[in-house]
Amino acid sequence: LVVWCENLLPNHVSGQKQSSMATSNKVELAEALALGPAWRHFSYVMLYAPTPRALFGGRIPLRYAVLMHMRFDGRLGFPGGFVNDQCPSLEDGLNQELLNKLGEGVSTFSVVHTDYRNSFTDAKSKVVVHFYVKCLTLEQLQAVEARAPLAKDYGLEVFGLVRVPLYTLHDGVGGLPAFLENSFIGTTREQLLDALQDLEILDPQTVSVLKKRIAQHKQLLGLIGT
Ligand SMILES: O=c1[nH]cnc2c1ncn2[C@@H]1O[C@H](COP(=O)(O)OP(=O)(O)O)[C@@H](O)[C@H]1O
Repeated sequence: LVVWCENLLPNHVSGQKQSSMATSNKVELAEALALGPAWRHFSYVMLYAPTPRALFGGRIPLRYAVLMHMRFDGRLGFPGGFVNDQCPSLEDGLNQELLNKLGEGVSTFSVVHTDYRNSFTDAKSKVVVHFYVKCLTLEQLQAVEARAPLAKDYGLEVFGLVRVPLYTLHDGVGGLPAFLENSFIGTTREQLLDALQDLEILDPQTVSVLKKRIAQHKQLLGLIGT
């Protein structure tokens, strides 16, 4: 958590902060690690597990339980956070943040280097965001969900865990399209869709349709001035 009192700033300034990740650039890990002491590193992870369960008497298979969380600022994001200089590695920092944010349910696994996916820099705020994806068993994921309310940061930086609905209902909106209309921190929404496509949980055509829908939704919000 980096404290930032948006309500103390004129709207146009807080608006600039909001859009800063739009200028983020993908970087190789080695390049990111060589950036120097002025840069702050953050690590986040998408935890997911296959599930055999299905909605509505088996008509809609859930397929996977993918975890995100509701943050203190009312936005959705992935669990993780700031990696301080004392941490021996990005993964150690991430595992410590997971313990604080998700609680003891994370004790059955660790995020390791092979779970790494990509890094993005935001030159304006001198922030580097590292992203990981970790496959768990359903039992491990359920243990995380069960123990999250006992975590140190629960009710403070974390307001609750959510699963991402991966299907689209008959109305064409219910399920994932409606979920994506929420407010997300940084580039998390795109990160989610890219990861689901890479893992072949969603096919490229579905992801492309969803991305177009997000762009239209953003345009609409811009038009009504929110
Ligand atoms: O889940 C995420 N994926 C990618 N970037 C994120 C995620 N959560 C936060 N960020 C970005 O990381 C930076 C630090 O975020 P923030 O200040 O909210 O830290 P925190 O997550 O430790 O509370 C910001 O640039 C924010 O946009």
